[in-house]
Amino acid sequence: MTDRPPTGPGVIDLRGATIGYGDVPIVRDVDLTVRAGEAVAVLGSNGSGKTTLARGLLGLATVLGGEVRVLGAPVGRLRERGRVGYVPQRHSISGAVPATVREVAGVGRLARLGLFRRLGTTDRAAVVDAVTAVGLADRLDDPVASLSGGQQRRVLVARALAAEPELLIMDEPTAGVDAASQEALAGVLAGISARGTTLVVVTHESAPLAGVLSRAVVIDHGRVAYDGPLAEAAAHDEHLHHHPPEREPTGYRMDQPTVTAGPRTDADRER
Ligand SMILES: Nc1ncnc2c1ncn2[C@@H]1O[C@H](COP(=O)(O)OP(=O)(O)OP(=O)(O)O)[C@@H](O)[C@H]1O
Repeated sequence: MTDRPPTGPGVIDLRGATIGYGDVPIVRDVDLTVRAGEAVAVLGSNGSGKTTLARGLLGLATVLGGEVRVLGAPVGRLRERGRVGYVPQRHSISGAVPATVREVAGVGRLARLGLFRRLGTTDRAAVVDAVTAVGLADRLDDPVASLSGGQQRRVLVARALAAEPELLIMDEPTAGVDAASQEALAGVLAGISARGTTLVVVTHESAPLAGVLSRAVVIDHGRVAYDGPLAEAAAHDEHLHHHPPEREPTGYRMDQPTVTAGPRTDADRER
């Protein structure tokens, strides 16, 4: 809270927001304002509701109560979809997609185009810039299926960046990515944050992005347990790991490291 700039438009505004699936509330009674240009980590134990909160901002989970506004519009009503970028929590792109890196990143750019959905010169340049930003310029025309899992994660980041979103929401962008790629990603995010893009990053491990993310929101059992400087969030987050998830969320890997886990194994590194 102390970290929050006093002025500026609210890019995200939650008022008494309850978000869930079907009629089951997961995130409860959340008040949260994120202003333009902020870089926010969403922390918390497994199953606390971090992903549900992120999905609620995207209209992918149900707002069961209160208000959720994104870029000034009630969630789901924003007309220009490309203004919000999303890197979902998953580790790779389906092997069944016979697309190149350029094509997958191009899909992200299409999100901001109108009815005719054709990439122009500026769009194609933005796609190349996005792929370059994630360090894969030399793989532009390679099939995504030929890339490692960590590289595929970076393609998903490029796909989001290609739309040049005002708000970028990322779910566990560093999970399963090797240290060098994490550093590269931190550099990419620092760059787009410096250009004014608002960042919301759901993560178990804020350390790799500690230089980029300044504010932390810790979720505990669906409620905001802490909101303040990231540097002071560790104590609040650490004890939360003692609460086991009620059940494993879809796509969650048993070997996924947490903030409190020891050094990663080779299996956790880029693949
Ligand atoms: N699609 C879904 N339908 C119903 N319940 C779900 C769904 N996705 C998640 N949940 C439940 O919502 C709760 C919170 O899950 P969520 O994925 O938001 O937590 P999280 O904090 O992101 O956890 P993790 O860090 O393990 O990914 C869990 O109890 C989970 O079982």
